[in-house]
Amino acid sequence: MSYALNNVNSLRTDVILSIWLILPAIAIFYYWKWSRSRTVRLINAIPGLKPLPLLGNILHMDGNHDRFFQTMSVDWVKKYGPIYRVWVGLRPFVILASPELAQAILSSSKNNTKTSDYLHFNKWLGNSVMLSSGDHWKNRRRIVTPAFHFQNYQSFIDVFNEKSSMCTAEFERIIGTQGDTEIDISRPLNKCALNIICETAMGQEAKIEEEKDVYPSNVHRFCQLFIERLGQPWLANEWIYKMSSMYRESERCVNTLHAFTNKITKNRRELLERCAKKNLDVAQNGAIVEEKPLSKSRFAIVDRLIEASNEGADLNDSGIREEIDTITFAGFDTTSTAMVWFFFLMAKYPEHQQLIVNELDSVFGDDRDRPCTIQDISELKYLECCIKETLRLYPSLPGPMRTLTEDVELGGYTVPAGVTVIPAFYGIHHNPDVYPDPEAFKPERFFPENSIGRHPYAFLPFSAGPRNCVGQKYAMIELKIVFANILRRVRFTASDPNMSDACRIGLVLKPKYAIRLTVSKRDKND
Ligand code: HEM
Repeated sequence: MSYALNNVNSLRTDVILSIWLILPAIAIFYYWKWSRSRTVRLINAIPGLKPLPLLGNILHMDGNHDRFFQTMSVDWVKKYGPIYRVWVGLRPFVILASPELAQAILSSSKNNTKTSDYLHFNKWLGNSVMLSSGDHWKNRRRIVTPAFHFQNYQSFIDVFNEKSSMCTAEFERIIGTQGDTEIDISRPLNKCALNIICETAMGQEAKIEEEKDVYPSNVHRFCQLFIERLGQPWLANEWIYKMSSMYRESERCVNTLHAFTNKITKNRRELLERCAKKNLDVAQNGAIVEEKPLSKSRFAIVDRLIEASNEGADLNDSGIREEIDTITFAGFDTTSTAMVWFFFLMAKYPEHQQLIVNELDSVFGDDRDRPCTIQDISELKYLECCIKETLRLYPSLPGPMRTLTEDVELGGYTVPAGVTVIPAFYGIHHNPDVYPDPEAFKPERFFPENSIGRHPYAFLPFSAGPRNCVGQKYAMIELKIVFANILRRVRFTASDPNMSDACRIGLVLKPKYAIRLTVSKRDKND
């Protein structure tokens, strides 16, 4: 009996030992085979840092470092050229930092498929225009685009004026109670951008004060989780990811974000139905004001989607929610971040702030209350150059990720199908061959006479090609109106002109440290 038991035990030990020896042997064999595959050979022909076995270049990429973006997009471009590769574990990324290389990808109708990493966003944004590809994307893009038609801009402009005046009043209230004072400018600007997008997209602003914090903080956390997941390649597997605490946290964020848009769109639908029944008009902040046809009311993007759906477009209720969530996200985080960087630069370069104020005085005289009109917007040319220079230095989206659907020749290298390429907007905008003295704030780069001959893919804050930003014009007008209204009444100064411009690693290029600026009232004769 004991002899038989010993035999069983020794057999079990042998089996376990064999598994321990065979499994690594199989893994080594596959790794050896993979390292000789065509994809790996082609990728390693592209210049880049020497990868470590299994880890690739993970140890070279310090996401906590203040110069992370400069290292990836400037230092390595200088060292390896405008096309280089990095390995994150066993996954290669090919970075493209010249206008010509970016054009090869962005102008192609074939290689505009988003990488599977963006699936992280599906839970929240579904299969919306921003995430989908192929015919589904074409259909959604066709439905969403008319919402940004010229005829809807007067409604948008009214909202931009109204909400930025509220934001100015908030700065003035702070100055009124605390005198000239240093504040973190992101909170009032976040609130302004959120009010604008909620009202233009869904016809209602976020009413309750705490909702205004809940939405940005959940958007922020959800995007952070996306980056954290990207840095842990094993979590790319949905099955493993679903067992992680990160998954549970992202579910909580999504539920909160859905509840937010559900509530506001539901209110809008009910209001539209009530008004349609009584043939009343919907005016500011959802109040029913006077009897006139619904068509004359202030337009909201959701109305266009509901209309398209009623006219038989392939868009049901959850499709409408997906697009509204997407537009709210795309239109909020990008613009609020651009606002923060703009005032950061205004405080850092007061001479440019003064030039903008001079321009505002020449357009508005000493009227600091008049809302901006379409005519004013076209006259604010120096302000426009400053906005463009802000977006050049700090493009809200530093670079999208695309999966190649076929082999592509890029810069003399064959990049194989299936690989992730990143047209690096930040890298192109900071490339000295494209923009001499790239770290300097020089709005005059965008004067018409200085833009002659610039490559059409040299300035990419809104991307380019068939998948460019649908809200580009909306965003530029929004930023102009917000800045024109605030800068007519408030001055921004920095106690430390050398304050850090370190960027936080993330989907949207945000400042790593809070931007604290002194706000003061602009005098009549300033
Ligand atoms: C400063 C503000 C903005 C910047 C810098 C910006 C930038 C971008 C960029 C770079 C893309 C391409 C993303 C990619 O290829 O992965 C994009 C796409 C998009 N943007 Fe914007 N955006 C801004 C504001 C807005 C606004 C205000 C809206 C809507 C109200 C909007 C709606 C969209 C949508 C729906 C897409 C997806 C288009 C598609 O895939 O076909 N964006 N944006």
